[in-house]
Amino acid sequence: MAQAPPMDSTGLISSGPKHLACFGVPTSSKLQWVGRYDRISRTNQLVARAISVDRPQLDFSNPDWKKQFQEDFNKRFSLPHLRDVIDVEPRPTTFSLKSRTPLENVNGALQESWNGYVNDDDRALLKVIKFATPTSAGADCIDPDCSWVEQWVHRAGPRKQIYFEPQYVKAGIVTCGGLCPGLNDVIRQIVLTLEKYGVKNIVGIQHGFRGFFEDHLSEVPLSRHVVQNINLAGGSFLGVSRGGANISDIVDSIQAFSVCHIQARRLDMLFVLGGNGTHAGANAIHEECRKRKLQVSIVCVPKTIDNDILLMDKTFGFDTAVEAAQRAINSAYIEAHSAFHGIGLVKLMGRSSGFITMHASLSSGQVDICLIPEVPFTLDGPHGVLQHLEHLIETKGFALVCVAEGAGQEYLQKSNATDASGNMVLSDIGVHLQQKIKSHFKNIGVHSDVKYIDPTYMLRAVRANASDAILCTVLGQNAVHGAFAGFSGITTGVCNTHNVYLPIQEVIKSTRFVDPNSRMWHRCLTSTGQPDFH
Ligand SMILES: Nc1ncnc2c1ncn2[C@@H]1O[C@H](COP(=O)(O)OP(=O)(O)OP(=O)(O)O)[C@@H](O)[C@H]1O
Ligand SMILES: O=P(O)(O)OC[C@H]1O[C@](O)(CO)[C@@H](O)[C@@H]1O
Ligand SMILES: [Mg+2]
Repeated sequence: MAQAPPMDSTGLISSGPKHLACFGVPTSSKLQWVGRYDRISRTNQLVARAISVDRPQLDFSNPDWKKQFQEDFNKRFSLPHLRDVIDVEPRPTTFSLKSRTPLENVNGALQESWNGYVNDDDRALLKVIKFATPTSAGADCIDPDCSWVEQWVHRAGPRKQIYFEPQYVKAGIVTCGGLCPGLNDVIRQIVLTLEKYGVKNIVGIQHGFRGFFEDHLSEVPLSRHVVQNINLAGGSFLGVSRGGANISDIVDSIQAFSVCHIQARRLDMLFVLGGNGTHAGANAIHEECRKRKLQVSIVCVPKTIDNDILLMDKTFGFDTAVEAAQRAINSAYIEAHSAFHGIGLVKLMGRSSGFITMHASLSSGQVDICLIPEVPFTLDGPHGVLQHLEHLIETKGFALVCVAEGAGQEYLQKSNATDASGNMVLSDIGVHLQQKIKSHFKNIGVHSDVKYIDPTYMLRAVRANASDAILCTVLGQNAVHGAFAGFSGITTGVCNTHNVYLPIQEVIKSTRFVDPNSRMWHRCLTSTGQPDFH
């Protein structure tokens, strides 16, 4: 089993000794890994920074500031393309859903006259609310007057011109990070769509980035036949893993550069399914391919039950995870309600973002106290969680608490341990709360019966629900269209209900957090009836 690549204090990860031994490059050679997103955040300050991330310094007294902003925005959101670094000619697409339309003569070549294509100049609006003031709920303003500025991003979908000859394409798919409902649906859709273009050589890379260079992890040939029913089960057909992202080795392998331990794959397209970390890795792979001027498209599909990818309405698997959380919350409710002075406590996933906990609390309607990483809370004292629990026991006889795993970490001993990918290993807030509640009620001489449920992995090991399955279908297909259109270093998602492509660079600038000023968080507070715990 390979070791996780060493990470230095700046978050750069060295290319590792095996690579150095093979190529004899100086040991100081390091690859720039992007990874600027925050792994953990608990304060509103960080939330605010995430929202206003990377805006240019603008002088609002300059009448041209909007123009300047938009120019900068368009530059940032323009999609990296193979043409930027290599000379490559487009050809008419092989993707068409109509097999017997009349052919039309376009510049001397016979083409199908099918109008199902997306134009490269099609755009979708990234922001659709005109906030009147910066104090409006959830306001995300550029200038102090909250002026309306159009922010357009590129529409996803099949193009009329493509940059690869399908019959010679070899495409790879890799799934990284933790599990997420819908991974198999996306794998399946990628394969089906690639075949629709005419690609015959499709392979799965096993167990995340490790599959690129661990000898025993061989490629898995994929076809419609192989993937036909994989969506009927949860998990990843290809396996997942954390750590093991050695960019140089991976690109050597993609480039068919068969040396030492590295298996030559000769990939033309790589579809990378994963969260923030995976996106940072995929972007580093894309940058390295660009540096080497390779005609390889690297396209991501965001995967995370935490829903913490910037700019997107929601990521696949999130809906299913929220739904799966209902069973745990409902059981905790039944237990708490039936016990004498019962207190149900449910801990849900969400390392740095409280989306699952907020949405699960909202949808259950049974939760009295919802605790998320973005909103600090006190436990003790007159405004603390324990005092409110006392009040709930007194007034309604039972209570239900739903807490995100990343919440209240300031109350726990930090281990400073990280997982193989460099993510902080969190201390258990659920166990801590359980103990605090028990000892509090004991100290005040009031009976309590605490029932703690930790459904952690049950949320994400399930099969995608219907709405996620549709989302996976759209995302998987669009990923393939993006690669054939010649884009690389992009990811695909849903912004304001529209399907778009975004440069990976833009979505890894920060983790996406619940905005404590948003209507959704306020709705959650209205629903639980909880006070401010500070
Ligand atoms: N900053 C980074 N730069 C390059 N690669 C990274 C970076 N962070 C993580 N990776 C690599 O990306 C892969 C997945 O990362 P990670 O385990 O953090 O999961 P993730 O994609 O963030 O998904 P999840 O939502 O499950 O955490 C790992 O192989 C890891 O080594
Ligand atoms: O135990 P694992 O596989 O590292 O995954 C746990 C993590 O996965 C996530 O759900 C993200 O995928 C986090 O919320 C959680 O901390
Ligand atoms: Mg991660």
